[in-house]
Amino acid sequence: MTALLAAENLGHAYGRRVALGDVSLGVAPGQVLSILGPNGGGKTTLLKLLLGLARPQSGRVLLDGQDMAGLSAKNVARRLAYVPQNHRPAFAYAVLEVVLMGRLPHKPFWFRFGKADEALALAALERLGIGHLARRPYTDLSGGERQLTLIARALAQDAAVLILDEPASGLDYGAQLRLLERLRALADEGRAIVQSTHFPDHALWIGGRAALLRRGRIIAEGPADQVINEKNLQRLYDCPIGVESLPGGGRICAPRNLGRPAPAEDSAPISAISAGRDKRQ
Ligand SMILES: Nc1ncnc2c1ncn2[C@@H]1O[C@H](COP(=O)(O)OP(=O)(O)OP(=O)(O)O)[C@@H](O)[C@H]1O
Repeated sequence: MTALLAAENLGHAYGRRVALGDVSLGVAPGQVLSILGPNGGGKTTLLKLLLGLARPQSGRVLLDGQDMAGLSAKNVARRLAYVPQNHRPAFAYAVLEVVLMGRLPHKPFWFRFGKADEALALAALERLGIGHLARRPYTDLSGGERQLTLIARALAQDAAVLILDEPASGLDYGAQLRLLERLRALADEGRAIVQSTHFPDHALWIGGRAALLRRGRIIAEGPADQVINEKNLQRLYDCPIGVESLPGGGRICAPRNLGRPAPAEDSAPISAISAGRDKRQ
């Protein structure tokens, strides 16, 4: 399948600090690409380049086959929507107004939002199950409601590619699962979705592809259920993580050490330390 958004040999540095080196990947319509990696691995830098918010120092980003460097900001904004992490606006816009902002790239300089725009924005909110929030101030919403509002804004923008920076961060467990389901449904409608995430499970559950980014380099890229394995997770996060198959299908990550009794030599000093502390008190 042809990639709608692709990175070709991207490289980027901040001064002398190389944040990204020779990164190539792509996402096709109907696909989800999850970018995983440790803190400082280069995920945000990669998203910034994919969004055209920073120019790559080497390589290029292709949007529907065209070099993004040659496209106007408005042209990019019509096709590519961004859902940032922990978005906190300065003004208490109504939720509907925040979603309407997604229509801006489709408007001329002297625009006024019309009934059709409002209908589109309301439909996007309904689609995400938060139509009842339309008149509420955005600043009053919970983290999960804000995240859904921004996804609704991306839908109103009618962009073919959605880029989300850690969309599940700060959401409760149920909200995380519902968010993943909604993203999967949006991909199934033909959108290309790129998400960065700190949860390998999320990449497994949403399916599609995964790119593992460590020290600015892709160490593995491919179908999520193939590249998210014990060996790659150990290399990525520097700790032992198993990947177990579930009886009903699907896979789940499980830390190898947590929840297991500590070896005898480790447990002895803890009681000795607390005993010693008791004596000192
Ligand atoms: N504006 C900047 N100036 C200098 N160095 C930067 C800047 N932004 C990022 N870096 C460095 O580039 C590297 C990659 O950072 P980046 O933010 O892309 O990683 P990340 O994978 O998104 O990390 P996290 O998971 O912690 O958000 C890190 O070493 C970071 O310190």
